[in-house]
Amino acid sequence: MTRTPVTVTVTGAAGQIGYALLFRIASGALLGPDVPVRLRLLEIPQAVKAAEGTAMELDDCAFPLLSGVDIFDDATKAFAGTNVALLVGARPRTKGMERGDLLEANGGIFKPQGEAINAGAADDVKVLVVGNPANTNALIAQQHAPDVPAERFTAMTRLDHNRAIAQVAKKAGVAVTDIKKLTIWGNHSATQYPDLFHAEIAGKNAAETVNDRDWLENDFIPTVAKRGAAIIEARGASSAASAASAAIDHVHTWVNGTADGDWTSMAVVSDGSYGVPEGLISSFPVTTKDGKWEIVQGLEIDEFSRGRIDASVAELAEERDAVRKLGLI
Ligand SMILES: NC(=O)C1=CN([C@@H]2O[C@H](COP(=O)(O)OP(=O)(O)OC[C@H]3O[C@@H](n4cnc5c(N)ncnc54)[C@H](O)[C@@H]3O)[C@@H](O)[C@H]2O)C=CC1
Ligand SMILES: O=C([O-])CC(=O)C(=O)O
Repeated sequence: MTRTPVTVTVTGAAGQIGYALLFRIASGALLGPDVPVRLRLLEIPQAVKAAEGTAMELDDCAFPLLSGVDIFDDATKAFAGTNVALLVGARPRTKGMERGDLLEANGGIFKPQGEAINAGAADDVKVLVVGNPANTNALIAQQHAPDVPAERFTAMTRLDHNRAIAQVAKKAGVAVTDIKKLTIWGNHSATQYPDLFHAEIAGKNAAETVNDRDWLENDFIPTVAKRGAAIIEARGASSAASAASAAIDHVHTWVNGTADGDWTSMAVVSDGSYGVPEGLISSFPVTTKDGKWEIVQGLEIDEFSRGRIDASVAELAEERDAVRKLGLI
């Protein structure tokens, strides 16, 4: 039986994450080895030609699961009928740009994209925002899509999650697959809180197993939180293949479910859990099943973790207030 292709829209398709992402989507890594995909690429007019070049290469791979590629410079057309929307394209911070300028420039991108998703996406649309500032861009898009359930808008902290797993595995001398229940709380920014107190290494509490508070506070947390900047410093360009890989993981887990005895990190709309103000798009420990996510409940939060979570959430609230002041939400 031939399945109907799933429509996946990728914005910023000609960018560096786009280049690392599209081939993996087309190969079946996003949705599974038996799910055909139809790609819709959105770019700004100046980058359409480059996107066409990428589409030529996609053709040249002869991916059995790829049933077509269309390129647009118009959001309404790009999101028509989309089932999975990956919002990667964003305005990077340039020299002399203040935070407010960055929020405003991105508001100009994510407001019309939210409206376009509202107008024409499929009823089951799932949205992942990768473009920075990811949590607040997701909030802007979500606020302009009133007919789409709010829980369908998510932002990416899976790269931070994967980075944290790699750091702990290295410290403990174990395989990455031995690390479970890791959580990134808050914003995808340097204030994020990678939490080892609820994580496990081979079934035992991770913080206790590592038993090195100095490393946890002064090495692990800052290394994970500032990893994006360290990559830019080393590579001369921001993380691209790892970001694309995390985007694949995020959607794959959302669609296919978390494993028993584990959870993932996703920035999702808060219902007030763990004192995070309702409506903010904040990273939480999340389980997924049947294409739906749920925030893990009942974790005990000690004073140290409370302070870290509150600081990152305060930054999210500031960003929300700033975009509200700019009339973007
Ligand atoms: N959440 C996360 O963990 C991570 C987020 N990022 C963010 O992802 C974003 C993309 O990164 P890169 O691919 O490296 O950047 P890039 O600059 O190589 O590509 C961005 C692409 O977006 C396009 N674009 C700009 N405005 C657009 C619009 N309105 N519609 C459609 N396309 C548009 C540009 O033409 C460009 O081709 C950046 O904001 C970056 O900061 C990067 C790494 C990790
Ligand atoms: O800062 C950036 O543009 C890249 C980024 O988000 C990350 O690597 O986590």
